[in-house]
Amino acid sequence: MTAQLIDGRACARALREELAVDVAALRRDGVGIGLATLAVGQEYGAGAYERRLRRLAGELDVPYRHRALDGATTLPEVLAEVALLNADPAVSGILVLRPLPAHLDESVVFRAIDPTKDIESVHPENAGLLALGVPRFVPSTAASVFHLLDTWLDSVGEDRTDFYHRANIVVVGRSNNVGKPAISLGYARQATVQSVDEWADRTTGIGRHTRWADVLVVAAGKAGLIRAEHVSEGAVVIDVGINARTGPDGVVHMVGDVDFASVAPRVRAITPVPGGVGPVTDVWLLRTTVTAARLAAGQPAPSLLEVP
Ligand SMILES: NC(=O)C1=CN([C@@H]2O[C@H](COP(=O)(O)OP(=O)(O)OC[C@H]3O[C@@H](n4cnc5c(N)ncnc54)[C@H](OP(=O)(O)O)[C@@H]3O)[C@@H](O)[C@H]2O)C=CC1
Ligand SMILES: Nc1nc(=O)c2c([nH]1)NC[C@@H]1CN(c3ccc(C(=O)N[C@@H](CCC(=O)O)C(=O)O)cc3)C=[N+]21
Repeated sequence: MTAQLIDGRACARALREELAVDVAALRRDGVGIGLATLAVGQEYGAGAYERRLRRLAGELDVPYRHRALDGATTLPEVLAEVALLNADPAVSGILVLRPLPAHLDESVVFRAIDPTKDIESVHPENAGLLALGVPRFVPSTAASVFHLLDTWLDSVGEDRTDFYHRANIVVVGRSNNVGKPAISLGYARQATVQSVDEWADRTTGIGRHTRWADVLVVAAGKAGLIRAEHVSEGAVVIDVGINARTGPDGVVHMVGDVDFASVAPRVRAITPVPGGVGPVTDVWLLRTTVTAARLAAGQPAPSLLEVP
């Protein structure tokens, strides 16, 4: 079987055109918009993402500000920064980049974000709404995973509803910002969903779970975790992982969690890294920022759940 390549860049281009129309409509209606990101310390993936967001916001003329705090910043100092962003009427959406340094409890930081500006749904109120199937904002990475799947299903002429009702979706990784939201979006599509974490890998191995997948979503942050023996023939594989790997030339490359070379020949469709989920995520985040701006202005905003 030769896998179809699910092209995240093409998907992102189409979304971006819609986003430009939404941003123009906001401006026409006199609704202000602004995105703020906050990072503490330095991490490869977070840096890559921040640069993408900065560029996209610049291209769309959306006011953007990034606050890069030193890795030794204390919790009260971080909370003070969040409070400034909460209070700033020019900021519609706040993204706190992960990971935070170990001395900072991310749940305390997330709880401090104004829920109406919490575009990644990390505040308990928004995480709860998402878990209940009635999200205010849909976290961008999980949303991008399902947007890619939905778009691919349309492109091959599969009925979305029928496909999801029959599908076993296995999600590797269950972090609060990627794995768990992806599980919620799988439930929202009335699929059968299984969650695999590191303990399965350390005990029985993850293969007996992942081979069960019609759709395998991998978000563990471990380069090469998924190899040919972990997937069934004909599965659809979505690789969320972003890992830095230094090549023999000394240059740092980005690789996913899936060993693409061995997995691709077995499966029906697969996302590459780079060029898969990543390029969709930043467009989605800006899209959610538009929603936050509309809601802040007391206007109705479209549901971004996109359940077929
Ligand atoms: N493409 C994109 O747009 C984005 C990519 N990412 C990338 O996705 C990856 C995951 O991100 P994130 O969820 O934030 O990471 P976290 O480190 O917060 O969570 C990783 C999850 O994977 C699980 N895990 C780790 N190792 C294994 C293993 N060997 N077998 C099974 N499960 C395992 C962990 O299990 P346990 O709970 O037991 O510890 C945990 O639940 C990273 O590479 C990140 O850079 C993130 C956001 C956006
Ligand atoms: N709160 C939070 N939310 C996140 O979503 C989040 C985060 N923290 N911390 C870091 C990770 C990592 N991440 C990336 C997303 C897209 C690309 C991306 O688009 N990469 C391009 C390649 C870009 C290049 O080649 O330089 C691609 O995959 O094709 C990269 C990295 C989001 N993350």
